[in-house]
Amino acid sequence: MDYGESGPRKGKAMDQLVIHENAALAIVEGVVAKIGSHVEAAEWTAKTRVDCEGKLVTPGLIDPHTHLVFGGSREHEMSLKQKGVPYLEILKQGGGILSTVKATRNASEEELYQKSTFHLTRMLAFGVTTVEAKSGYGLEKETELKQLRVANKLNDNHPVDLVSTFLGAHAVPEEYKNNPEKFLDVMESLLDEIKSENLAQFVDIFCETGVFSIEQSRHFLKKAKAKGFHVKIHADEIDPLGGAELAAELDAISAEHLVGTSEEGIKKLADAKVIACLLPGTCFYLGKSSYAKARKMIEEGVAVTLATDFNPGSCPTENLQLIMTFAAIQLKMTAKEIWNAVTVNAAHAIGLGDERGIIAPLKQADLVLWNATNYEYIPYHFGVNHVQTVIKKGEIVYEEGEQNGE
Ligand SMILES: O=C(O)CC1=NCN=C1
Ligand SMILES: [Zn+2]
Repeated sequence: MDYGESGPRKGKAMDQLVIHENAALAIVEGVVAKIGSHVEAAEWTAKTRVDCEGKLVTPGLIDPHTHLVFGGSREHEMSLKQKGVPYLEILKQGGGILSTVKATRNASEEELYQKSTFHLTRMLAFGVTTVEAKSGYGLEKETELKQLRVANKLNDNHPVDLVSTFLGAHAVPEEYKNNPEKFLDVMESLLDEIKSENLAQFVDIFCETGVFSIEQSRHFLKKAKAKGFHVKIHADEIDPLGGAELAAELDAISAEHLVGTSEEGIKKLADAKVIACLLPGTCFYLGKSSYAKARKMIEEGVAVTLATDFNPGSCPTENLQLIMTFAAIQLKMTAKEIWNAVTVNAAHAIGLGDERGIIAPLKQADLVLWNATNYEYIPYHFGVNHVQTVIKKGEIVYEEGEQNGE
């Protein structure tokens, strides 16, 4: 994907932020109209004034990789993880994703909508103003479309904006365990309807040992591209199959996880301008000792973004602020790199980089007012919520102390 000079931040530009001291923002009809000094602002006429004295104000956080819409939960897997049962072994035994598939198939659309609203409002409370939500817990037409409809209904009704990704190729369901190719054909047959009803902007696949091979992933994502979708790929999360190289070959908008990606694969991501979406919370939660090579990616000129990977199995947290700390400690990203990763680069990873992700005239006025005086403080002080106020399209949509957006 080539974005031109206004694209995602990469290389040395990842370690640069535009910081306005003692500034004031004028917002008109949901977009930033002007950035001035607080002295100038005294002369501005305003319907509403928000006092930001001594506070950090940033773009709203953007979470570009979540599995937001799902039924049930998987706390019972914690004891298996503690005994050292690998993630892929739990899946092979019919647990993991497949246990969430059972719960999601059994949940009504309204139940999924209510449950996802709860999680999405918690994300809002953590300062997140735009979210990518994947399907992938249906693995059959009715439930995959149900999940996508829930994500689109949330986008229509909830203050947080959502983009939607079809991840029907998330795992092979029991009924197709001896014929994964046939299963992928069934998922492929949904693409026309998903496109015509605009139920998803992206298509993704879990390219992993015991799930979908490089060849299966290439075939499926090429079909999705031919139908006009931008593609993403869960790549090299556990085993280094070469998902990053495939993402570069297919000109994917982003490649996600990338824990095992080779140096050759990193170079190919840089050359193809594929955004690397790193998920350090998943490595933490799976008890992994190795994390994605973020420093090498940044040095090679790959645009890096960060996400929670919120899902009931490998990373059950809505807290993108905590992921910022993991990025500092485990990925060795600087505070400035982290802030670009959770704002402007995240916006580009979900196709919204032209309209949001930075504070600048004509950009959407999605903002967070923090209980902090500087940008370094948020990744530094972890495990708490630093949000004071969230502003979405110029309107206050959350203030600290509210219980889940009430
Ligand atoms: O385990 C899950 O439910 C989500 C996941 N998909 C691929 N990796 C993690
Ligand atoms: Zn994921």
